[in-house]
Amino acid sequence: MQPPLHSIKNCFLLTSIAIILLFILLNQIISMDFLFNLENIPTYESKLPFTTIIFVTLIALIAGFFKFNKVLPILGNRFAPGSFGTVAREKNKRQPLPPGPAPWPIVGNLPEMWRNKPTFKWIHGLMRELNTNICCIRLGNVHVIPVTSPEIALEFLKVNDSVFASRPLTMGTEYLSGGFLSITVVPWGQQWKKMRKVVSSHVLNSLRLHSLLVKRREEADDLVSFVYNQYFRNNVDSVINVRLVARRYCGNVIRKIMFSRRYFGEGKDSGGPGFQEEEHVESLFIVLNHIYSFILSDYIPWLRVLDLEGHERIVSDAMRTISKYHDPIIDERVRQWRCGKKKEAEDLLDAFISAKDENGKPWLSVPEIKAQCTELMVATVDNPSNAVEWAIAEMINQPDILKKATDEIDRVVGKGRLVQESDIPHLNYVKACLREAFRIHPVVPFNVPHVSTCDATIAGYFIPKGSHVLLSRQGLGRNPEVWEDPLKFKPERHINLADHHHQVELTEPELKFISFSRGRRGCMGVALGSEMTVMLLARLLHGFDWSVPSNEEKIDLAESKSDLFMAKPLHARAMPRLPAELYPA
Ligand code: HEM
Repeated sequence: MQPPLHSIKNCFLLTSIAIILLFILLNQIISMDFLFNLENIPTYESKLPFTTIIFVTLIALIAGFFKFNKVLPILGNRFAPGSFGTVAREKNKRQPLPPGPAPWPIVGNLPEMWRNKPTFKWIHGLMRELNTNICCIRLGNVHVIPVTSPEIALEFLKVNDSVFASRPLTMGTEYLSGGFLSITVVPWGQQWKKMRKVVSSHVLNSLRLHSLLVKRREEADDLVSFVYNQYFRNNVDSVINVRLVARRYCGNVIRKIMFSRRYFGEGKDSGGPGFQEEEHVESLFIVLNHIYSFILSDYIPWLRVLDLEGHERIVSDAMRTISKYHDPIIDERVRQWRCGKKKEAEDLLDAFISAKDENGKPWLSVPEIKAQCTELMVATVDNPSNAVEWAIAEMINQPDILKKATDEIDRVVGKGRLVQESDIPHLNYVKACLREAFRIHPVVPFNVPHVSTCDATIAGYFIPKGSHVLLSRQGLGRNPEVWEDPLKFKPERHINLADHHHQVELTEPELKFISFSRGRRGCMGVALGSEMTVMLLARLLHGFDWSVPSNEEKIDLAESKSDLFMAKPLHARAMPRLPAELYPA
């Protein structure tokens, strides 16, 4: 029987350390001077020089680190299921941990993670190598459990939802949540419960969303007129930057319903986002891309002071930019409410400020309001804009799908008015296109991590308390055991032909892919998120004929090397297709 990998590694490290200690002892230099006064290290000729000892130490460790890794496969069983859980298993007679790479003592698989960027590709590669839908990777002391099968995902978020309802503490989430004051990234506990209660009962309820319909319609109209004006400006080829258009719309909607304003500054003459709005949305995306970015200090917290990857500086700069725009508005509005100048809630910010607890006192502090506003902004801009950019790109390359979706909108809406939110229930094919975009092209590789609050058994594996469960948005949506021809953009797979009354929704409670997820930590913005996403796509398809720019043959569907966005922002030709008077001035 082969020895478990972890004990071989331990053995090697211990031997290295023993050799080093032997050297030191032989040379009689283990003294307080040696330990604390490096400049006065004895250098008698009878002793090996200090530098030699350091050199030997380093060589031993480096050799142990890299070479041994190569030798190990010869020993076989490198990725044997539960190999590194052997000790725990033997001691506790528990089920095995899910399969995964053998961890080094103390640091776990952090060295491999550090060497293999981007981390999500390394993780998915490992899972393919292991041929598994659940895996266990030890990062520092944390068991990270990626999952790519809907059945197992449901075991986590349906059967054992209450156990996996916490979140990890990371550098990025601490910044985003103003010190864990908000909802999404906050661990299970009183603060999360309070914020979720306030937001569901006072801020994102259906009555409030209905009262904000006019503001959303203004932005949907502005979307169409912005593209229409671009068409006239760029007359030559009428090529539109769809990413800019989509992100601009999402930014405008959330600024409008949160703060009752489209622009922080003056905007641009073209109607486009001004410098301030571009900087605002860019900062939201920077924060989003860094909150769970597998940095070393998220697993070995004392490394945070070193900021080895430079992420802390990036996130703190982005948060400073966001606060620069949000804080003056929030502070002024709080003042207006406190001095009685404002009495009626007109937007989400008013709803936050006017929420009262059972004693009639303001329910939220100003730092809580600020943190929650930022978090909802981040939650709103990313998914809809990314899904629509990818959907249009895929549809341009398959004109029959584009035509089918446009025909559906023409049938439901006609050509005498613009699409409205009330049309959404009838736009099943458009929604099926968006489901395909969420399935194949999620905005980020993993769902927001779930953390277990006690030991559990999932799919026959032991999942220790404190594990970080990462449902893979990419792995679930592209799982060939679940989806036939998984990389093909095929909206028909979401339409139930047998049931004519079947309503297509963007939610996916069976977790065959992740859109809004489910359970206690499921998305709180399903209604708003769905409305924004469908309106964005439907208005763009109804208002314009989309095609490949004249100098290209097909839209390049390559993904970025470091994330899941399109490698290049989508640029496509847009030709108005409705009577001119329908395009809002
Ligand atoms: C198409 C748009 C959206 C998509 C696809 C989406 C998706 C998600 C996902 C996948 C989660 C994590 C669920 C989990 O941990 O299992 C989440 C959480 C959340 N979302 Fe959304 N979201 C969208 C829009 C919105 C909007 C518009 C808002 C509010 C304005 C919002 C508010 C939240 C909140 C507060 C949470 C955290 C829930 C918690 O941790 O308790 N989302 N969303």
